Amino acid sequence: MCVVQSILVGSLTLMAKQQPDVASQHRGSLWAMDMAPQSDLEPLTLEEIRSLPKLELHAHLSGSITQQKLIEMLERRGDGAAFTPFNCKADRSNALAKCFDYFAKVASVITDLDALKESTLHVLDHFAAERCIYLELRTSPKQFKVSSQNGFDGDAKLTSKLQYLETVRDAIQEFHSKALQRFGFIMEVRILLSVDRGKVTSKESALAQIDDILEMQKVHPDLVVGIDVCGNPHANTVKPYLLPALLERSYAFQKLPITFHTAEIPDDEESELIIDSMLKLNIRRLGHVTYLPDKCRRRVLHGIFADGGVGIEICPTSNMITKEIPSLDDHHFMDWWQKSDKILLSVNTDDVGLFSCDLSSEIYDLATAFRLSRQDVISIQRQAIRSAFHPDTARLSKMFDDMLSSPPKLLSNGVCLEVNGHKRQKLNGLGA
Ligand SMILES: CNc1ncnc2c1ncn2[C@@H]1O[C@H](COP(=O)(O)O)[C@@H](O)[C@H]1O
Repeated sequence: MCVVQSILVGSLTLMAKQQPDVASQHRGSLWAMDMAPQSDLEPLTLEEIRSLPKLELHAHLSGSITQQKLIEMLERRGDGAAFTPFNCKADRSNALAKCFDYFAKVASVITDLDALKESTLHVLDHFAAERCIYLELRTSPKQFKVSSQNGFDGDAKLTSKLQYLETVRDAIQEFHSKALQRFGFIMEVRILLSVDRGKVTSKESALAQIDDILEMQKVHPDLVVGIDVCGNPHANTVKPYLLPALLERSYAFQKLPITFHTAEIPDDEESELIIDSMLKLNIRRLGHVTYLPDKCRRRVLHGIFADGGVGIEICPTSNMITKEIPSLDDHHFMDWWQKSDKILLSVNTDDVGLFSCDLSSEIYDLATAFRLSRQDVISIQRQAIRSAFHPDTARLSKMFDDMLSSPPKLLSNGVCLEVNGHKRQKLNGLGA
């Protein structure tokens, strides 16, 4: 840096520090502001964030189907069933109960493998249009009734969980066949199979879910890169059934890491048990950690694994709504941000359809609330790469750097016209 530049950066930094409103608002990134180039001092716009390459590590397939898509699919079915769109942010009472009502509604629309494929393609398009370079999509495999139109009586015939996974794989392959032409890059996609705590009723039923997943992973080891533990946090099944069942299969997780929805509601005992089990179960990431007790947080900040950090999956809107806090200013992000080099943060959507959000808007809202700079946002994406379960994170890193150094061409209204020299076609309502 030349003398003039360093004087300029130095005086800008000093000015910012002398103005209490700027300095105090810039809670998240004083360090970054000191180190940042001049342009980094400007607040990031939503379109700048849209144009950055990003990763999504915490997205549930069913919850990521937009409300508009559900309405479209229902209308096409034409059996009179309707769906009234809603905005979670408008009324936050009984938030968690409403979330799980939404998943039930989605399940009433996605009732066969064709609908699953169509909705998966829709979700993949959505994330690619967000310039997401790596999507780690999670879902709990389901079985669908086979209708009589398909040549069966419709009695007890069900599709298999493996068919569910393979339909998702088919959608990914179809998406990939046109991704370069449509988006200018090929979004990498891997699957986490979810254990649903809400469906566990005994240790045996927990083992049944786990064993199904392990079987499917054996068939598709390149596609399924980890396990997610999710579901209604009010289902009190983790301590009595799920953890004992997971511990019984702990050998399997050394090569198949776990991410665990943790402390979505206040439950200190459960949180402690999960943290206690992290090493044994190879729980490499924690989802939400909204109500994680300080004692547990200190242990995680101190470090759990000798060979890497713990991924903390932040989902800003989801966390704000489920915690019923009025704004992101009170989000627990600052409990983690720049507090320890053992923490690998990621910013995610959780459920795009349910929370009416997208990846860029989640990062933008967080960046605005905590005055994060461009470098801060990029640093979080690099942490996400390091916590991804993808087998080749070096490849993701290279892809990220390549896309960072060749930003997409934007029209004056922020619409992305061209990526890496490839023209993009318009997608419904996504402006891409
Ligand atoms: C609000 N935060 C959350 N907390 C806990 N579990 C959640 C969740 N959001 C989604 N899920 C889990 O994901 C399933 C839907 O996707 P799939 O049908 O598996 O693709 C839900 O049924 C729930 O078990």
